[in-house]
Amino acid sequence: MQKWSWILKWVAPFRWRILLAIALGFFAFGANFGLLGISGLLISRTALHPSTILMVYVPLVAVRFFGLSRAAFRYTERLVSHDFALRSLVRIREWLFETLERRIPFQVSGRTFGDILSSALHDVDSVQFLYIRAIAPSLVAVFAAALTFTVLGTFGVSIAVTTMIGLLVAGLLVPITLIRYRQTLGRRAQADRAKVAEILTDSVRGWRDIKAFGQESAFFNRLVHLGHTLRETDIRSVGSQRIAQSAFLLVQGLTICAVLWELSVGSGHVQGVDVAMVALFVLAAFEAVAPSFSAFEQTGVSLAGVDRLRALESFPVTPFIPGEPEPQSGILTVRELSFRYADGVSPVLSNVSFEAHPGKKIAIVGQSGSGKTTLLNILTGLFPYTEGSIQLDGTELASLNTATLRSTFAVVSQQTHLFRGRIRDNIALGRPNAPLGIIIEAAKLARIHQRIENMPEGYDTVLGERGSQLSGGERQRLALARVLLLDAQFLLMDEPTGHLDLETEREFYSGLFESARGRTIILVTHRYAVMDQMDEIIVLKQGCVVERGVHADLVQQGGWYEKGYRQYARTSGNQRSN
Ligand SMILES: Nc1ncnc2c1ncn2[C@@H]1O[C@H](COP(=O)(O)OP(=O)(O)OP(=O)(O)O)[C@@H](O)[C@H]1O
Repeated sequence: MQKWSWILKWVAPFRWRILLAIALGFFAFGANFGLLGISGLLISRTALHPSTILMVYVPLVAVRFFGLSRAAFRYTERLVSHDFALRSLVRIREWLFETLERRIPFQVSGRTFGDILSSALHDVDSVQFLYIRAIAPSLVAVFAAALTFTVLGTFGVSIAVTTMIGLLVAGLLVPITLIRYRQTLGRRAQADRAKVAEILTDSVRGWRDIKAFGQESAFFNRLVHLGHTLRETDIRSVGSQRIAQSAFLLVQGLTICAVLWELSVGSGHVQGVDVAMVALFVLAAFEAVAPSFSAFEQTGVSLAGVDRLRALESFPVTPFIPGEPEPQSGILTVRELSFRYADGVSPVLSNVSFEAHPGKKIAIVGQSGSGKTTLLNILTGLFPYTEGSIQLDGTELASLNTATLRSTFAVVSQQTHLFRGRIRDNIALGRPNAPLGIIIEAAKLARIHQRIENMPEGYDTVLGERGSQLSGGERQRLALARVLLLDAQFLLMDEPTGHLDLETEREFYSGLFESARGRTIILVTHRYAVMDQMDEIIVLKQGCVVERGVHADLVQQGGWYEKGYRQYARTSGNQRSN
């Protein structure tokens, strides 16, 4: 029931258009019904060679009226219903965008964001078709059945009842039986299609590794095998649709035969000249239930889609507090911070405390999965925290408005995304109206200015997909220019040099430290290249702070940090000597 109220929420503002579309659909059916029936009457009367034209004059006019109005009603009905469906589609898409935007980044049952997004877009489209293919035709069918019963009832109740039975069998029994069968096939096909999508995504993302390990034919064969299975399922599915159509025609034919038989045994009060008209009325009545098969099928697909869409609302929300940005330049105090992604799961952070003073450089290190990125995400307000406190100059972070948070904390993430477009627009992502002079200033600080100047069109050079013409180091320096442009007090860095060589990494950090004077840097990393320049290093293990201090002290302690550092020094020594 909640599902339907969710659907009604989107269609309610268009109720008058919906009523109009249903009325037009009903009139279109009525015109076809009248056209066929009255045509039968006209042919019969003409065959009897009427003595005067007046005998056929009224049916002639009626046929002309129904013939012309049928097309007009059908056209207008399609126009109104598609107009309404597209308007509601816009609203549902807006809702989808807001819902997802407020819930990034999330990770639910291993599903990735791309996976959720593509299935959600498909589901939104299927909700749109729910009205056009299911709700409207079903309502029109109900009114059409009432009209059929009333008209045929005037020729005899048994004729009307027989026709109703035929309509119920063709419009309910046949489609429900076949839908059940097709649902089983559909589930199988859906699972196979998901596997195909998985293999394709894997192949595109991992083509280098597939080639390097000589696995092309293995991937290809799996795809071919799934393709065969899918083809078989599709053939069965299409075959069952043909059976449904044949069954529909059979029921229609049998109903007409049954009505003709009733007329021949004298049931009802029909004159000989009206027999063709009654038979054609019965034939026309089936037009109302012809869409029932696709209506049932669409209802199943759309309701499953509605379930998935509504489930998006249960994902955790990134808080949004409205307001103007207020400049912050103070001390960040994290006290006893604990965090878990969902109730009942183990905490990712437990009792983490530290202080960050203006101009200080803090490194957060620890093994993979120890909660470093989570901590940065909490600081930027992406995940709401409930245990412990985070204060900026004594004000709780959770009570700062979102604009202040965004202007106070700037982030360089592990993998910066560069958008297709001009370099200057990519740098000015957080300040779209920034003048070119300021953009250049930020690029100089990030030591990427010269490289940009050397490009064919300088700052107007259009970057390809994900900045493909730039190296990893250049992309990260562009990302640095992006955050330096924001003038934020805190620079949060999540493994910004993950895939840079030692030399480029050092170059990146010297650019960063020089340009970020006076700002606070919180650096999450697995690498130890600039640890000796950090004011404090915090070591996390399974969400807990296990060691803290400066580099020189930590290497003396002989703990986790010291082990990691020795290992790093060995590897980087090897790299240098290579
Ligand atoms: N959005 C999420 N939803 C649920 N669990 C998550 C989410 N993000 C991370 N986790 C889990 O929280 C734990 C800490 O992850 P986090 O990314 O913070 O670790 P990390 O120390 O940054 O790891 P790495 O060094 O590998 O980047 C991991 O077990 C991870 O699986």
